[in-house]
Amino acid sequence: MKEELSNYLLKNSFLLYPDSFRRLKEDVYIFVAKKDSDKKIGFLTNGNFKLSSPHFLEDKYVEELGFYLNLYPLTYENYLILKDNFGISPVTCKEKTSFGTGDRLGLVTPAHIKVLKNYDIFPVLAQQSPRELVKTNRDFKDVLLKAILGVLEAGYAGGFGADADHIKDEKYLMEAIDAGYTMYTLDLSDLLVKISDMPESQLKEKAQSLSSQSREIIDRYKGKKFSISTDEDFVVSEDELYKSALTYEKAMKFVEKVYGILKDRLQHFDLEISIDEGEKDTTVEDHIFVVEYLHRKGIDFWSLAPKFPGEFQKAIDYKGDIKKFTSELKKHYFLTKELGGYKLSLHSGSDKFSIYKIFNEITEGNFHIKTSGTSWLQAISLIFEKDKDLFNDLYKIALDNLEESKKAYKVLIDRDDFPQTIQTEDSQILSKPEIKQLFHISYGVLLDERRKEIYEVLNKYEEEHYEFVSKNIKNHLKEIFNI
Ligand SMILES: O=C(O)[C@@H](O)[C@@H](O)[C@H](O)C(=O)CO
Repeated sequence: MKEELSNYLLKNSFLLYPDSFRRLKEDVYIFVAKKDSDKKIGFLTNGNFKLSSPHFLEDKYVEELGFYLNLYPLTYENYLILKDNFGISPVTCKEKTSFGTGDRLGLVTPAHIKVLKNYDIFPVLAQQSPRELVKTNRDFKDVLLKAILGVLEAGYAGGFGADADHIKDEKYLMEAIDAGYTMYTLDLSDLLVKISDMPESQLKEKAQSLSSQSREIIDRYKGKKFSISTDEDFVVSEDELYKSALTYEKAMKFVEKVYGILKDRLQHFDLEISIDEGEKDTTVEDHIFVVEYLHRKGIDFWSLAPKFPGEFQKAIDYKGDIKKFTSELKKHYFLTKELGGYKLSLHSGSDKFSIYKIFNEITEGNFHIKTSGTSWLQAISLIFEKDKDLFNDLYKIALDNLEESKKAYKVLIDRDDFPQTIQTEDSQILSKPEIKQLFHISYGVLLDERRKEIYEVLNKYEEEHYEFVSKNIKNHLKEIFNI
């Protein structure tokens, strides 16, 4: 029947995505088809099931197929019908290993699935931060819809998550709840109290006003010795615990508030606490304080993203002392087992090839890794290959707007690192770290100025675009799992 459907659609100028065709229930089949770059979800039914208007190829009984045929746009309204009738929607994670693939352009979920479905991991396919939403001019609903469309196009019937990443305020929290996200990543970086410049006397004075719960945590853990193994241990410092309490107590109130809102509105959700974009590395005392504080308040969270030693700059490999990273990771992982109920999460997880294996080994596969920019960079690679004029244009725009783009991301690149024009005959040019970082952070201005042209190339060469993205995600997973 797939072949007959494909032929029939072709006659009507629609191209069927063959993997998408599947049976949802007795006499209801779903598929995805496109005309030019416009994708529709299609149904073959015996007339018993419909989505909302507007329809395309509406309610047509097709003799040669023996079914009614309908094609619809995937609007949010239609998604809700799919959700209610067939459970097509994101879910919370039950697996120990999970992997996030942000798709800034909303085009490549099928390419992500193609690789992720072969691993024993839970994929978080809809994942964007407000920072990304603003720069790409999208919203949480659009991100979810594009991920769902990708899920349908790939014919994927497994579970997947939707992560409202880097939530810092109630506005975006509410939008993500409304859209039906299943994972909420609270970014506490703006709420952390900066104490590094405070003199001792001021620290002491501030310590007087700590809450009784914070004091209890300090009393309970100060001087406590933890043995990671027979020859590795660490002792919790009272001074450091005070510093942790002073730094994090205010942010804990925000988590309490958000948790209350989530509990009120949702039955199930995965909550991630992200402290990785703060100014200092997360100490074991910080880790203990945050987790204990939240646990004592009855806040059940799913993952913690600490700031590990070294640099996790966007789009490039880990920079730093791998031995130190390993030793701190061991302590943090040990604490997750000791304090219980959550796993470690690695942010800026794109292209961190030199530490993936260690991360997987030490955490025994209990982890979440987030990637996003790395898939956007594949779009740039494709444009580099297919349309040098557009690429040169994008390079110039990115350079002209570098200072503005740098405001949102911590990267170590300067205008002086770049030539005025780029050597497009050098096929290795895009693997240069500074070029990767430049494009990684410039997506906002590039979409503002050349959205139409960018999408045109990506739609025209969709298959190759998917190939680039799959290969890149496969390289990540191969390194993590060694298979
Ligand atoms: O760019 C963003 O805002 C996000 O994609 C990232 O910060 C995300 O949390 C991440 O770490 C992806 O690598």
